Parts: sequence; C-alpha cells; structure tokens
Amino acid sequence: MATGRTERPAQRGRGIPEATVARLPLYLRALSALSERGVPTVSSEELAAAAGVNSAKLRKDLSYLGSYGTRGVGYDVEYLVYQISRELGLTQDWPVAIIGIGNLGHALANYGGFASRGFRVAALLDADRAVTGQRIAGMAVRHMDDLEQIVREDHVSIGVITTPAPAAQEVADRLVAAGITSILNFAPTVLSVPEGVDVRKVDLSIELQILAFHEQRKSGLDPVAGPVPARPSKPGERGDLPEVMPA
Ligand SMILES: NC(=O)c1ccc[n+]([C@@H]2O[C@H](COP(=O)([O-])OP(=O)(O)OC[C@H]3O[C@@H](n4cnc5c(N)ncnc54)[C@H](O)[C@@H]3O)[C@@H](O)[C@H]2O)c1
Repeated sequence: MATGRTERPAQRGRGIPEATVARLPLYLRALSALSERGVPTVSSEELAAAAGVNSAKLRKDLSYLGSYGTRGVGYDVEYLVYQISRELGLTQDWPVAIIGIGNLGHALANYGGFASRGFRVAALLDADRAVTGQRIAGMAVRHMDDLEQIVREDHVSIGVITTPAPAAQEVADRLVAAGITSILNFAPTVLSVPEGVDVRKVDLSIELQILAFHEQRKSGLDPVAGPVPARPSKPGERGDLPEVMPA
C-alpha cells in the first residue's frame, strides 16, 4: 500500500527494474497463500491472476530472478517463495523501530504480522514522557533520547515514522543521523533525505481518494458536467468542454 516512490534509479544495481521489485511482494503474498494450502506448483497464469498482474509481465519479472518455470508444470511454489524472499532480503531478520506511539504506532506495534514476514519490531520510541515506559505488545516504549543508542545496539535498519506531520522531518533527520537508511513514513508530509536513504510513504487518504475517483466514475457522475452520457461523446458535444480537461 506504500504510495510513495523509493528515490532510486528505475533499475537496480543487479539489473532488476524498480517496478519489478515493487511487484515481487504481490507475488510473494499470492505464493504464501498457495504454500499455506499445500499447493506444490502454480502456472504463470494462475499466479498472475492471484497477484493481479498479467502473465507476460509476471514471466518477465520472474526471469530477472532466473526463474523460468517448467513447461506444462509451472513454478515450484516453495522454491519461488524462497527465491523472491531472498531477492527481497527477507531471508534475514530486519529490526524495525517505530517512532511515535500514538493511535497508529500502537496499532502497528500490536500487529503480529511483521515477524512472520521477516521484520522484528526492535524498539518503540516516543518524545512524550507520558507515553514512555508504557508496555505495548510486551515492549516498553523508550524515549527519543535513547534513539541513537538503540539503533546502534539493536542494529536497527528500518525506521517507521508515525508522528504528526510537523515532527516527521526532524524525526527523519535524527533517524538518518543515527545510521538508518530506510524509512517508512506514515505522516502526511514529504520527507527530504540524503542520497542513499530510501523512503516509502503510506497514505491511506490517497488510496481512498483514488477509490472515490473510481466510485464517481462508476456512479456515472461527471464532477464538471453532471451525468456522463451513455455513449462516448465527441469533443464539443457537451457544450465547450473538451473531452479531457487540461491539467
Ligand atoms: N498513512 C496513513 O494512512 C495514516 C493513517 C492514520 C494516521 N496517519 C498519520 O500517522 C501519524 C500518527 O497519527 P496518530 O493518530 O497515531 O497520532 P497521535 O497523535 O495519536 O500519535 C503521535 C505520537 O507521536 C509522538 N510524537 C510527536 N512528536 C514526536 C517526536 N518529535 N518524536 C517522537 N515522537 C513524537 C506523540 O507523542 C504521539 O504519541 C500522523 O501523522 C497521521 O496523520 C497516517
């Protein structure tokens, strides 16, 4: 659901395009479901449908991992899970620190799904002394004063920002200064980070706005001209409105 772009070249060092990297978690999720059901092999068409992409794109993506499947059999589910996990770096444990333990930070801290996907919540941090010391999911919330020490000692590599927007840049600066090179930002603000630091942004309201756009289309309501005509109209048919409004 990350809606931001990772600020990286479109092609990674080992030749895997960024767009392919972004689809690998979709394949992994679909494969994990098959694996849980004990399905041994899957065709590219089935896997593509489960992941919501077209099968030609899927075959191309998997070819970057050196995985071509077997004609008439498909892909070995367990092996493909391993290959994608290895490519995504999920065969090792990634310690994560969550910064800002309010509503969202609480919910993420209580979410049990990170560990099974290779992420260990190593620390919960907050700037408010009324929050520090509270125990959530068996962990005590630590004060931001301890950030640098925690990052160093727990080898934290990923920071999750769940503070209010005005604090997010300052928190990001501190995370970067402490040595963190990957940030997942939930705060509705654009972060500026030095080269070499990856930022992914999660924004539910953007996702909802996109759904609202599609809902509006489905309901046949044109926000400018009212109801959309049943058949496609030619330019000029609806008064002076162009078919596509200029940006
Ligand atoms: N991305 C999404 O889809 C999504 C959804 C909900 C909320 N949000 C965003 O997540 C953020 C948190 O929302 P919330 O409802 O949990 O807020 P909240 O007010 O409940 O919690 C924020 C926490 O951050 C702490 N904090 C403030 N400044 C800090 C700093 N400099 N260092 C460390 N901790 C600090 C506060 O003490 C508080 O505990 C907001 O930016 C909100 O807009 C994003």
